[in-house]
Amino acid sequence: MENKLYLQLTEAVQRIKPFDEQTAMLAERHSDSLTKPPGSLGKLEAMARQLAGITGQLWPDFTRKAVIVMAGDHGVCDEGVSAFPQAVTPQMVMNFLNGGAAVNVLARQAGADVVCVDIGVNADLEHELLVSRKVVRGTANMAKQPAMTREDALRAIMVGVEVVNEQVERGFRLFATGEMGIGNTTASAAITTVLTGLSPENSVGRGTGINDAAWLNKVDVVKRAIAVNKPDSSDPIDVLAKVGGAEIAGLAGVIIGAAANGCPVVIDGYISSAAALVASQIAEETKPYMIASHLSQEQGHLKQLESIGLSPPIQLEMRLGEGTGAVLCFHFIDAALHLMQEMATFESAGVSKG
Ligand SMILES: Cc1cc2ncn([C@H]3O[C@H](COP(=O)(O)O)[C@@H](O)[C@H]3O)c2cc1C
Ligand SMILES: O=C(O)c1cccnc1
Repeated sequence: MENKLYLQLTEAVQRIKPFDEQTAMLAERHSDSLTKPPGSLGKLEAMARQLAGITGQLWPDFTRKAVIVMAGDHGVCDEGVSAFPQAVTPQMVMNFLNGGAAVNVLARQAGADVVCVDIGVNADLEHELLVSRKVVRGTANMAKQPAMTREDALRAIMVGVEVVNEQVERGFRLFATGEMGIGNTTASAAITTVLTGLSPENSVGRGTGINDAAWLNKVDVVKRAIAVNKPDSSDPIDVLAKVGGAEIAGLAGVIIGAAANGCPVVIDGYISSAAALVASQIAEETKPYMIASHLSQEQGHLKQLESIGLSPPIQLEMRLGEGTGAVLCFHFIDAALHLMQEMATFESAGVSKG
């Protein structure tokens, strides 16, 4: 089974096309012909260039866009790492499905769908809008044993790839990553420490808002999880299985799936960026398909993004997750494409070039 899953993952990675430098160059040239000093629209110009290189089109149509919210529980909550109880994970899933969470409000404003996936929640959930793809009923406590088996990690990655395939089939062409899982900033910190070399003191943040004593305990939990499981830093799937989570694995799959389908994927905050680190180390080819959104308040986020080579355009002092920062970035993507299509050129407007 593990071999079959690995083969499926390899097939998805092999579908990823190289970045189209030629179309990206055309976009850059067009951008330079518009009535503004070259480069003066900063990251909006870089975005338009990147979108052209990803899609092979100067003005790709992103009418249909979605944030994929992967939800899973974490056994490491037994160690007192979050300010909230685990029961909040299924409760928030119902909130997403009923349209009342922050990400729902922001997605409605941005004209995006919210696709909520139960990939590892420790509760039985039913709702007509829920995508039920449970791989585990919560992970095991990584401070004592591996969070998941390697097979479950691979299975969760493939759920992410398949969810994107299904949405592409329905006409969606632009994706954002989102998640829900009490305790998942602990797993994300452990992944970040192993994959970037950042110390737990610098990768562990306040998550849902823990106090100083709880933060010290969380640092210790991350150290113990790494000491007990000895994840192999050269094997991102081993890291995911031992100190990750089902929703983080699923999001790594969403990123690989988006790249395999030639679609850009906007990366949200700390947890999504842990998934992005994993995806980039499973398949470097995914990197050009990733668009950073905001810089989270969670310490360690900048290091994650820098390790991938991403630079976030937004800084709003947010620390929520769910995909909220990534969905806000949809507005910037819209803005970048409208500028490309609607601005006059120096020639058409009769403006003198410098
Ligand atoms: C009501 C509520 C809504 C949320 N939406 C996202 N998160 C965020 O907080 C959790 C991670 O923080 P920690 O590791 O400290 O548990 C994740 O579920 C994340 O998405 C939420 C947290 C709460 C409490
Ligand atoms: O940056 C994030 O994604 C984040 C930070 C704190 C809590 N939950 C999510």
